[in-house]
Amino acid sequence: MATAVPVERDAVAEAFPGPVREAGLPGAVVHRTGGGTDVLAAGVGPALAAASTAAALTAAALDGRPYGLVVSAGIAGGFAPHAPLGSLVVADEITAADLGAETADGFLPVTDLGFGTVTHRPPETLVRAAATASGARTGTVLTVSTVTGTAARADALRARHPRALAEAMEGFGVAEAAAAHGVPVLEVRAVSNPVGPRDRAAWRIGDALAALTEGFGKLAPVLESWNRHDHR
Ligand SMILES: O=C(O)c1cccc(C(=O)CC[C@H]2O[C@@H](n3cnc4c(=O)[nH]cnc43)[C@H](O)[C@@H]2O)c1
Repeated sequence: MATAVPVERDAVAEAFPGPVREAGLPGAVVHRTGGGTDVLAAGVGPALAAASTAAALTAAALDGRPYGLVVSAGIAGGFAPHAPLGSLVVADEITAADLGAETADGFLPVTDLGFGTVTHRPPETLVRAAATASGARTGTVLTVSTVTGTAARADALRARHPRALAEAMEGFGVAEAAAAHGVPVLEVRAVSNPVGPRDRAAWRIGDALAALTEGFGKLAPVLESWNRHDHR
């Protein structure tokens, strides 16, 4: 599991039983839960999240115990009315929303420029199982490098990504690292604030962290069973 910051890591780790052991790796510090699930505070933003996740994946592979699944997890902004505060979202698409070029005719994704990818799709069966177990909504989760702070920007994102339920800052970076290692990815987000005009008084970070712990309590058996069976 790759979260951005330590409070998210601890909220996720709380859902997995047993003591947590810290393992320092080159480029990442992993918290190893009793059940064998590793949780990592990978940093804020797609670049640091990708670098830290790649470090953990490489260390595990060199240690002869490669990961079978990578999960990007944490709090997020939710697009009203589909993703209210405190709700849980599982991504069926993880999309980099601002990776591309601005033109006089609008935004062009990097794929239209002939490079790379802008969307990773988690395995459908895993998305379905995770949503059923946790009661989460499924849809696109956007990755942005700049938190949306105006209604105009929120509307532009909605117009470009009508299936978007949430935006956060790490999913696409985590997914790129997982893809480079040939490992499937999932993104799970708890909504802490609405996407739109900046209003720090509207944040419900405590509620979102509690929703993350509750959600992962329900997801843990699904993720562990996915890991036990080789889906690669
Ligand atoms: O200062 C602000 O206006 C502001 C508004 C929302 C979030 C932030 C953060 O610095 C948190 C970034 C952190 O949390 C995730 N996150 C949570 N809400 C959002 C959001 O609406 N848009 C993008 N990211 C969000 C994100 O994944 C980061 O890890 C500041």
